[in-house]
Amino acid sequence: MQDFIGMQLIYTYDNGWEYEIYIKNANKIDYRIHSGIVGGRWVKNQTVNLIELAPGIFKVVWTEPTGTDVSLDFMPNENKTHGEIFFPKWVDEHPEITVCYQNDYLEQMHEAREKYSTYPKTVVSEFSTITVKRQRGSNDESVINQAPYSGMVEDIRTKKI
Ligand SMILES: C=Cc1ccc(O)c(OC)c1
Repeated sequence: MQDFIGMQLIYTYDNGWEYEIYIKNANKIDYRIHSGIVGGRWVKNQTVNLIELAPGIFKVVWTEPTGTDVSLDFMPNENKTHGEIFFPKWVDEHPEITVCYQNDYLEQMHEAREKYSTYPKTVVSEFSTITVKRQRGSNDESVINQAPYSGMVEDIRTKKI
């Protein structure tokens, strides 16, 4: 567990979506979405349940202010992850509402989840391949501190940022 906490991971789902996560500590993550239906969205300090399922295999689970529920399995030694993502109907219909730095738009997320429909939910179940894996230590606010931009993943890969 101590080597998983502090990891910055970038991974590409088999459907093409590219996500980045920073395991900030035992119950908080920061993340950025580089591509996919909600590419451009980024979030800090999402509270999560983090457990080690078996040696080197980790599950990270949370429910978002949008009503989206997420369960991710990380197999960093195999450079693989698997995600189950449960999107409310409104996120599927109006994904652009969620594309923001969510921490500054919590009120808008709470409004939208009341205003629009939740059901039926869309379940996305996908494997991904980890393309960047760096140990950054815990509680480093500088790892994810700006919006995703085109070319950012390459800048991270080459340690430019
Ligand atoms: C909906 C959020 C979401 C979905 C899949 C992910 O891999 C993720 O990682 C930070 C976040």
